Formats: sequence, C-alpha cells, structure tokens
Amino acid sequence: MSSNTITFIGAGNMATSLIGGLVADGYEPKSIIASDPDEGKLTDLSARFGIRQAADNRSAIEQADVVVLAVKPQILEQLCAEIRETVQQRQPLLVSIAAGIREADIQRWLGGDVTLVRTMPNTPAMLQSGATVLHAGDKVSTAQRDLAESILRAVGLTRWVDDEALLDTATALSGSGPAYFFLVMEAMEAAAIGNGLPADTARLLTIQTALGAARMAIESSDSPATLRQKVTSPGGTTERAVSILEQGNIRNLFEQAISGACERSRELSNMLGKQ
Ligand SMILES: NC(=O)C1=CN([C@@H]2O[C@H](COP(=O)(O)OP(=O)(O)OC[C@H]3O[C@@H](n4cnc5c(N)ncnc54)[C@H](OP(=O)(O)O)[C@@H]3O)[C@@H](O)[C@H]2O)C=CC1
Ligand SMILES: O=C(O)[C@@H]1CCC=N1
Repeated sequence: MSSNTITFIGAGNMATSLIGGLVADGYEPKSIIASDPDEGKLTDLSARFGIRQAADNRSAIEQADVVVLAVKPQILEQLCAEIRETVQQRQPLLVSIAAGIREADIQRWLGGDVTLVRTMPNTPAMLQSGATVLHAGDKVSTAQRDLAESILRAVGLTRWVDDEALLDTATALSGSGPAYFFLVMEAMEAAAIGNGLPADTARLLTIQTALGAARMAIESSDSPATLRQKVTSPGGTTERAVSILEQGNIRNLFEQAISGACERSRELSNMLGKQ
C-alpha cells in the first residue's frame, strides 16, 4: 500500500480500531493524522501508535490525501459545514464510515463534486480481522476505489456492493455484528458460572470456544450448519441445548434483531439526511 497521508476526523472507537489495524499492518504511523476535540484521545493515540495529531479538522485535511469521516452520524452535517471549504480546496478522497448517512447527503453538505466512498467497517479491524463493505458512486475512479479498498483491506476482509441501500444490511450484519457475538459470550459465560465454573475459567472457555468455532467456520469447507451437526451427538448434550435455543426461537430473534438494525440505519438516513 502507498503511504498516502490518511486523516481521521473523529478519534473514537472505530477510528482507533482502524488506526491500530493499519499500523499493525505496517502503515507508516507518521502518514496517519487524527483530529478530535478531545486532546486526551489524540495524545493516547499518538502514544499507542506513533501517529500525528492535528490542531483542528481543517489543518488535518489540508495535509491529507485521504480523509476518513469517523464521527457519529448525528454530527456529520455540522462537521461537513465546518470542513466544506477546506475539502473543496484540497479535494482529498473521502471515506465515510458513518452508519446510515447517504452519499447524496454528504455530497450536498460538502457542496457537491467531492470524491466519496461509503464504507461500513467493524471494530475487529484493530486486529486486522475486520469486515468492511464498500460502496462508490459512478464518479469515483478505479484508482480511487483501489485506494479506498487498499486501506480497508489492510485491516481485514473487504466486499463491494453496487446498491448503496445494501450498506444498511451490512451495518446490521457486520458493522453491529461483533456486539451480537459479545452478547452471546456474556450469556454463555454467565450460564457457566451459574452452573458452578469459576468466573475466570468460564470466560476463558467461552472465548476460546468462540475463537475455535470461528476458525473452523472460516477454514472448513463445511457450512456452519454441517459443523453444528458434527458437534451434535444424537441423544447427547448439544442436542438438548440446541433444541432449547430453537424452542426459544433464536433464529426469529436474530431475524428481528438484524431487521431492526437495518430499519434503524434507514431511520438515521431519513432523520439526519434528505427526507
Ligand atoms: N463503533 C463501531 O463499531 C462502528 C462505528 N461506525 C461508525 O463510525 C462512526 C464513529 O463511531 P464511533 O467510533 O463508535 O464513535 P465515537 O463516539 O467513539 O467516536 C467519534 C469521535 O468523534 C469525535 N468528534 C465529535 N465531534 C467532532 C468534530 N466536530 N470533529 C472531530 N471529531 C469529533 C467524538 O468526540 P466526543 O466523544 O468528545 O464527542 C469522538 O471522539 C459513526 O458514524 C459510526 O456509525 C461504523 C462501524 C462500526
Ligand atoms: O451502533 C452503531 O450505530 C454503529 C454502526 C455499526 C456499529 N456501531
């Protein structure tokens, strides 16, 4: 990957994961700049990863080839008003990671004709195990698409979608997804403690089991359903547990949860962007 200067506007959870993953992948830390109202966060990021901190958003953009918009969706419009002139002068490649905010709205807020790739990464990017979905409009050149993809590929898997609306689904699946697995881990750990295991052992066994299952699902040619069946001995313990989960309608719960997250992503689009 080239060492284009990448500026992160917003140095919160997701920016920290992306920066951590990029630096771990060998990206030159001095080619990464972060800007955030909280100086403490910037100092921490500099100390952890050796990146540069900016005095303000505008000066951060003035030095950038790529600008990652990493603030909450609720403040993106206000941020765009602040950086609009600098973006128009500098014309960097913009990469938005904001959930729900459509390209047309960001374009309008920035005065139009900016080069923008919308993406939906996730926090495992920190360990270069992220999953990012990208969408680019027609005006984005192949070289600019490649540049955006190379940054996100450094921190994990990437997939493009042609239909921008599918970013809502990706947000609900892989953007929010780490939280679903953490919730399952919390529940399994608590249940094991309730059944007598010491807390530290319960946590360790839960996490190692999640890691092992994820690695098997990635590395095996079997589907998750087949892998599950291979654990499930007829008349055994897994069969009892899985049947209780199925009776509790776990599939329907996930259907509702992911549909609910998709709907929330669309709500954010309509509430914060063009109605
Ligand atoms: N967290 C996740 O797993 C994922 C998040 N995203 C998206 O990433 C974006 C950021 O989310 P996340 O990192 O969780 O949020 P955070 O709140 O952790 O980070 C946002 C950062 O932006 C800072 N900020 C606020 N206003 C400005 C401003 N005007 N200029 C520069 N920085 C500012 C915030 O400071 P302060 O706290 O002081 O307001 C905060 O440090 C969101 O749009 C979200 O949809 C996408 C995929 C996954
Ligand atoms: O919860 C959120 O809205 C953000 C987007 C995906 C993950 N975190």
